[in-house]
Amino acid sequence: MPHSLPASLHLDGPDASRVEASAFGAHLLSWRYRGRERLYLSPNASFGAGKAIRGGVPVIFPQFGERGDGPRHGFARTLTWDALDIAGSLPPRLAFALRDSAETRRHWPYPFEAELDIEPAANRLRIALSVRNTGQEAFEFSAALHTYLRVADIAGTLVHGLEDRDYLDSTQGGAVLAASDAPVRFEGEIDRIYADTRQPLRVTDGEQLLRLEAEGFADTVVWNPGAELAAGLADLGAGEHRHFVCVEAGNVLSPVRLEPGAVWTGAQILTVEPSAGR
Ligand SMILES: O=P(O)(O)OC[C@H]1O[C@H](O)[C@H](O)[C@@H](O)[C@@H]1O
Repeated sequence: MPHSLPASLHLDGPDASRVEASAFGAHLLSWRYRGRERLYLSPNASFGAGKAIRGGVPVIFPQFGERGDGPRHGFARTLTWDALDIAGSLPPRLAFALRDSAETRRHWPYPFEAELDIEPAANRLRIALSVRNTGQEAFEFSAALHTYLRVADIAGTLVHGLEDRDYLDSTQGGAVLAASDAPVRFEGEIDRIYADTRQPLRVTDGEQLLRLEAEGFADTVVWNPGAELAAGLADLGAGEHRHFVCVEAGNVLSPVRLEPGAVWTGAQILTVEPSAGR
């Protein structure tokens, strides 16, 4: 990992699979399968107070984007979580926990416990976020796994499975646009929220076929900044937009409501399809 990133933990799995994650943000930085990197991490990524890592899988909680009064995309991605000592657990996983603190309560007044579990199993990776309400009153939150998928070239990348869905176009102030009847393709900036997308999605780039499934997350966000925006982001840089697409599993449009003592879990499952697996 570059020096500008925090120390990471790793876990090796079958078929030359390996995950690396940092306690800063409970941030998954790398997923390799057959020795090949499947996630995108910006070469210009950095981290620090209030500064999230660009790439990998940022954990978005308890608000998405600017849809709330707290820090953009929530505080979870810029706080240091506890790495849980679960050596020997089955299935093998990396796990991190975050509890409310003076810092979180400054932005969001509720007591909670969150856990992020990262379970690599060769060509399959499950990332699960759980939130428990440890307080005396119900609360609402949004959450997402902001997954940066590495692609051969964004120009040849397609996202399949959203063809029949209307979407909110965040590049047009959240205007609702009609289903396109075609896979999502990337010419310039794409920033869309699709509601209620439970079927598996597929991402193709001419080299790899990746299946994406979600549990507990109703929405899908698809984002690529395009050339102009990427060049203007200090932690991305000119041309970097070509190497990734974000396909995010989230509860963005309808927050999750959690009663005292209740637990919610949302997961994203990534599978390199064997037929195309490289
Ligand atoms: O730059 P960030 O705060 O990490 O946000 C990166 C992106 O996240 C999501 O995908 C949003 O839909 C985009 O509007 C946003 O630009």
